[in-house]
Amino acid sequence: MTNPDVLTQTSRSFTTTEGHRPTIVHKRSLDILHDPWFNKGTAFSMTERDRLDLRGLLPPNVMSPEQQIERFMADLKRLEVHARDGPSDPNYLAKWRILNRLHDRNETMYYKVLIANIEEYAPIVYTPTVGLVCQNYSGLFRRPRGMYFSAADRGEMMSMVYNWPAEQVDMIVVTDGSRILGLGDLGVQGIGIAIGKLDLYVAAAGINPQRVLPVMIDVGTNNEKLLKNPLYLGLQEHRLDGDEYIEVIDEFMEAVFTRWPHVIVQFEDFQSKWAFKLLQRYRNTYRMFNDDVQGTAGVAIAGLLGAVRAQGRPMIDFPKQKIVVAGAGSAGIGVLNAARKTMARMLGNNESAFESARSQFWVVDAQGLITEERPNIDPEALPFARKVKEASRQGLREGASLVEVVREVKPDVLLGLSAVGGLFSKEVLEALKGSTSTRPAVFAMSNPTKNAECTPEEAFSILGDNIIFASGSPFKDVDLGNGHVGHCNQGNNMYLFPGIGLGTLLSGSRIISDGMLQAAAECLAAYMTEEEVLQGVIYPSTSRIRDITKQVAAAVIKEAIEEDLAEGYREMDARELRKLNENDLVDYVNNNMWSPDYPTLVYKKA
Ligand SMILES: NC(=O)c1ccc[n+]([C@@H]2O[C@H](COP(=O)([O-])OP(=O)(O)OC[C@H]3O[C@@H](n4cnc5c(N)ncnc54)[C@H](O)[C@@H]3O)[C@@H](O)[C@H]2O)c1
Ligand SMILES: O=C(O)C[C@H](O)C(=O)O
Ligand SMILES: [Mg+2]
Repeated sequence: MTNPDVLTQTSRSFTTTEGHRPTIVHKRSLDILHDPWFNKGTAFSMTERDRLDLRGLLPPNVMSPEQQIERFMADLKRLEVHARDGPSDPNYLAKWRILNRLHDRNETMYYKVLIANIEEYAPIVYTPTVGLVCQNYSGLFRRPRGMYFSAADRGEMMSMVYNWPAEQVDMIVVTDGSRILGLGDLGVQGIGIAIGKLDLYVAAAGINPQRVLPVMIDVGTNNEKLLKNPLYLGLQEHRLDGDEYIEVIDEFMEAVFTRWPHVIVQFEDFQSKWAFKLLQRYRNTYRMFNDDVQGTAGVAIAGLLGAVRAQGRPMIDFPKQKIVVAGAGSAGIGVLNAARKTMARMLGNNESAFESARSQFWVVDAQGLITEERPNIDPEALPFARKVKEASRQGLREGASLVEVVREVKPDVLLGLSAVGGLFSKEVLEALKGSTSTRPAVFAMSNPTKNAECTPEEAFSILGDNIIFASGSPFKDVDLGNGHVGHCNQGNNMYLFPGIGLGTLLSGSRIISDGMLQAAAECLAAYMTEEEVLQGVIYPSTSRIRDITKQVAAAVIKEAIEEDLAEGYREMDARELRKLNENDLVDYVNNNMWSPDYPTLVYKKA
């Protein structure tokens, strides 16, 4: 990793206004070539080679950044000769390795490649391949990236946090590895998901890569295979629980906010049991959010509103939609709460609107339909438990199967966040044929690919081309054979979390309010044109992620200003922020996004 003393420089600038200033470095020669933050490889000009004692350490041909990328891509593309489709393809991991090695050598070039080819490489550095990477992390680990805090570090975290070389950190993504995508407890290997999320923070939100920090809190694992594997890199003991667990997370939060009071912490892939509790514990004191609960909720709301518009109906018809949700974990409950609130707002925003919105949802978990009869019902799911009488009037009962529920309810939307691949079986999809909607929607949102509740082929082939389809992991559009194409939307929280983080950073809001999250979701919903939604396109393509992120960030800042939460960022204080109109806000965001361009390097003694 990088030497701390080089990081005093700040001019690899976060604002483009400073973009042409040189970057001062306090190292030379091989030390520069081995530092991914400053290395330019063959792109060092001859004058820079002289200035930095690099002459003779590189082959003589000076390459342009474009030529560098061409050479790299030629190597990477060689893998495509035998490439098949699908995340289990060994080529996916091979591509990840090649990209990861580039990340280790030359960060600027890595992000240049990633941003220019985001549609192609997001599925490698992020979902679904990142799942495979986490599963194999103990074998894949070469150079460290990020920080590890373990149960064995109790009492030490406040000083440990100063081991990180960067003076300033804007974004932390932290996981405890307890529920990585739909793959369960992967222990310390879950660090891969924090790295993948932060890659999107850099690529989509233009957060400076020197200011991101992936964190793994290793409190043990309950994965028996990992506990027995002598090559496993994490603590080989069962997970801490109860107060002991909370104490570790508390200590971590205190440490990082002491060193970097303005940092934003994104909680990622914590098992539901802790996801809600930690969110409630920290959200009013720290700048933090839970991506699986809150990011997913916003993305789902945007998609659900898109599905209403795709029926040729106005968004305010949303409260009439009947929605069956399979999965009542952190993601499912997050979506249910947000959807209910959105409906209630549209119905008048009062107590009775909130109450009546609840009857639009049917929730099915591993034990079937949740009703008030469920013994030991999870308090988070309780508000969505169907009343027993009401259920029996519909021919349903506690524990009714998903297929029974779909058959009886005839929903407009079937949404899966169950982590069970194939849950939307032929029988379930056949039952959805009875939907009373003119255009039923299927959201198979579980990740990675093999955990999707169904594939788009299965949905379109059974339900016909008139449906709306979205999945959490990317799938290709389906050729329906009649000249029509079944569009596969990617309903993934990647369309929101980068903008939520960037908007929070640039507003200087002390917390992340429900209003800011709602503004982000509404911005994503409004991003799609009427023409697009009528064609079944309810989410943008990944190639537009940098643009959508900019808009989302501007919407988040606007809401923070309106709620009087914005305290400003750098020279843009709260008063200046308030003077900006909507266009100015987008420009402000744009001007503060980092781009992967090599700065001129100048050596100075430390
Ligand atoms: N697309 C996205 O942006 C996105 C965001 C967050 C989570 N996810 C995915 O959602 C999935 C769930 O995440 P989570 O944090 O809520 O997990 P979780 O483990 O907390 O919850 C899973 C839920 O599914 C239920 N379930 C299990 N088997 C079922 C079955 N046969 N029928 C119906 N329900 C069943 C469980 O009872 C539980 O309520 C994961 O695969 C994750 O990758 C996707
Ligand atoms: O990581 C993703 O792709 C989405 C989501 O955060 C998940 O946990 O599945
Ligand atoms: Mg997640």
